[in-house]
Amino acid sequence: MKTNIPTYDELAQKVRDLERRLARTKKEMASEKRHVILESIGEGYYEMSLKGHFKVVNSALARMLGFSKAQLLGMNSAEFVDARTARSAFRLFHQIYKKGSSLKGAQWAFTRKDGSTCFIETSAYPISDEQGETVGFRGIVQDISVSKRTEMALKVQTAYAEAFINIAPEAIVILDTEDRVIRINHEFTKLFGYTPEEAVGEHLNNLIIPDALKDKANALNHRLKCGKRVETETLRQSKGGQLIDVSVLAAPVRLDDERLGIYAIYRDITKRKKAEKALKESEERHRIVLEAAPDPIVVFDMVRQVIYVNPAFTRVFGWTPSECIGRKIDFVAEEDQKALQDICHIVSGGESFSGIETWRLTKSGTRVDVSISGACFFDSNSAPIGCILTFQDISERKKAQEEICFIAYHDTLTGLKNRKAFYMCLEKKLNGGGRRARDHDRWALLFMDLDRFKYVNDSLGHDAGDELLKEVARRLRECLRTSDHIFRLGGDEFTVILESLHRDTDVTRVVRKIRNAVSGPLDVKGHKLYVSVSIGISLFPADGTDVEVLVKNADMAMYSAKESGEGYRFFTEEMNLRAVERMELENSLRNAVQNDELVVYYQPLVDSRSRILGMEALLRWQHPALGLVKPSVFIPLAEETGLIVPIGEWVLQTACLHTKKLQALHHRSLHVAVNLSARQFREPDLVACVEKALRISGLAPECLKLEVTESSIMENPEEAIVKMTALQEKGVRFSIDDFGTGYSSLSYLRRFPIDTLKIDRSFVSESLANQDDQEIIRTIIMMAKNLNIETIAEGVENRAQQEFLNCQGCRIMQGYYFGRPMTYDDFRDILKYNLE
Ligand SMILES: Nc1nc2c(ncn2[C@@H]2O[C@@H]3COP(=O)(O)O[C@H]4[C@@H](O)[C@H](n5cnc6c(=O)[nH]c(N)nc65)O[C@@H]4COP(=O)(O)O[C@H]3[C@H]2O)c(=O)[nH]1
Repeated sequence: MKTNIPTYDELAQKVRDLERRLARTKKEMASEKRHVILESIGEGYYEMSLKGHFKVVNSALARMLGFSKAQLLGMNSAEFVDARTARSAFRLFHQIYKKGSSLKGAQWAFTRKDGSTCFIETSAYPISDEQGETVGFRGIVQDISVSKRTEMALKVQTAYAEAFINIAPEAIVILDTEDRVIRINHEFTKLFGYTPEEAVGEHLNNLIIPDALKDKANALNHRLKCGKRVETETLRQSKGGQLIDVSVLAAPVRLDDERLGIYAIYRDITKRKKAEKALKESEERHRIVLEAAPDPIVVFDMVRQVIYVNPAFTRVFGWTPSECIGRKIDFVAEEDQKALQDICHIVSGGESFSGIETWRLTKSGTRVDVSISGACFFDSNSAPIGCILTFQDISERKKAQEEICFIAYHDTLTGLKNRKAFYMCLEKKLNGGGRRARDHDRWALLFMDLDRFKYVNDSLGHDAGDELLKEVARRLRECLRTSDHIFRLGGDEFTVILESLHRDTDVTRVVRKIRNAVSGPLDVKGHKLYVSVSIGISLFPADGTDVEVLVKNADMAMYSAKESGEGYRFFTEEMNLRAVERMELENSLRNAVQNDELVVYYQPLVDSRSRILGMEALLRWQHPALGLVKPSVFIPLAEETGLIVPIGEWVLQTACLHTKKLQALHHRSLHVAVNLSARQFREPDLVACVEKALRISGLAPECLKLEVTESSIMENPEEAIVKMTALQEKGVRFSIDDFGTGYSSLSYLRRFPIDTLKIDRSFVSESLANQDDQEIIRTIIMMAKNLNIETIAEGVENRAQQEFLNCQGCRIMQGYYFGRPMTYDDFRDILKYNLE
């Protein structure tokens, strides 16, 4: 029978089963526990076969390498590293296998599943089986990627810093907390002379800080220690003791967590400092020059803002530097903006200029005439950055110029514009206004000449003449509009330009106004004078469109007005024709002397018994076409043109030769009277000319009588006295022609060496009919007697006149009654029959 009680064997079996189950449960529990532990640690864990295949891995390792745990199991560790690392790792694991040793802190770079690099640090221990045989490896893996990268970055940084220090062009020093040198670079050695061996460990104060600057350097270091940056320029000292200008840039530098050192960069600025010093000195020199300059100087930038003004600028223009620096000065007048633009244009082109004459305003608004010169200054790229202008005050010069200009264009006596201004004004009107202006303009040119002004001058003297001219000028100014122009051309010649006329009758109205104004009684030096004026008028454009024609025509019209006595005349074509005739006559007169067309006629001078005492030489012109031309026609022309001088000389010589010849022929003491024109009388060699005629002819000077008019000797009385006296001393005698027609009185004749007075023909011809003329003749003869002067009556045409003159005591006569002017031959013949 089977009993329920197990057998021993059964029990033993059960126990063994139990033990087996217990052992299995223990194993499973241990495995579970290990799993929990491996999963809970942060580091990676692996177990791998001898060939490197992962057998056990935890999640941390799987995460590290980017795989799942399942993927990782069975993978070979060599798959995660490059071939070179794999070989070195193999050698290490082989050692562990062989020697049973372990590995700690091995660092490798693993490639993750995503291709990125993961730095790991691992340990490795052998796994032995129950027999003690090494069957694999196990170990802990740490991800050191972060620290590895930081370490690498630090290495790079350090390498960079080192490289920078070495290649930096500036001297660099690094100091520890106590300001001792930790590191210097090559440039530091070059600049200060200390090698790293000499410098490292030394206090910087003992190396490069000059004694005098030690306190300052300590203060700087203190600032640095407080974490501040320092940037300055100072002096440092080389090993050889030489002071060096340096710029210092220093900053605190962290040596470790607690300690602050100093990092300092020194740049050698000796050259720059020298250049700056030189520049400063040069600027100082220039400043002194500018400050001392007598002319105002202003410096502008390119937007015309003032950078600098010198004291002369302030003195002349009134603006102080503080009032204008950094601003634009408002000293260019509105009217002068154009000149300013010109200057700006030149300056913006970077050019210089000089002597632009213009004007500027002072602070108080006064105008200053200036001559501006300027030049630009440039930046290092040659671009203009400003300009310097000097202003020469030319007010004085301008004033002087204006005065000179005024004098040059004005008549000093009357203050009117002069001849030069007259022609300029005409030129401007005719050529300066442009064609359109000319086409629409109508104006008149008036030529004016005072009638008988010469007599005022001759009789009352030049001062009176000047007074008269001044008064006439004043009256002209008063009666004309300011838009009209008045000129004095010289002497008693005035011109007027009447502007913008509408009708010719306007001119007549103005001309009458002028004549009325001028002809009113004038008080000159106590004399009441009545002056009239002759006016010639030419009209633009009717009578001419150029200066020459308009002037000529107005002049002609004036002569015509004077001749006619009408007071004023407009230019006519007929006047022109007469002028042409006159010109032709003048041309032929020029040839008359060479062509032997001039002939001297002689008119006898007789005594009370009609005996010929002498003759007057009277010139005739035997014109080939016009016949015998009378002196009244051509003598004034000869006077005007100056031809009278050579002609007169010829007459004088001919008359002297003829007289000498007649004397010889008839053995009579004849004398000859020769007319001297005013123009001849003015000639400086008159005396020599007369002497020459006497010498050539051999005529005794006493036989020559020169006939002069009152007006010609009164032109310049002092000179006349000298000339007449010189000739009188030689024996030559003088006679006053046409006496009584001028203003003069006998009293003034006392001053001149005069022998004879010729009573003018006009008195003689009226002597019988006119009581006044009789009275004049009587007076002249009586006064002449008192002065011991001889009288000659001319123009005696009949016996009654002869008797009247004889009765009055005039012993010498001339006239048709005794003989007309005749040729030399005729005169020679009548002498034969005339008793001495
Ligand atoms: N009606 C009239 N006339 C008489 C009578 N007797 C003389 N005459 C004129 O009176 C003029 C006298 O000359 P004059 O007064 O010196 O005036 C001269 C003189 O001033 C100037 N003249 C003439 N020849 C010369 C000359 O050679 N040189 C210069 N500078 N002037 C001269 O020309 C003037 C005119 O000369 P003529 O025509 O020759 O005129 C002459 C003469 O012909 C008379 O009874 N009745």
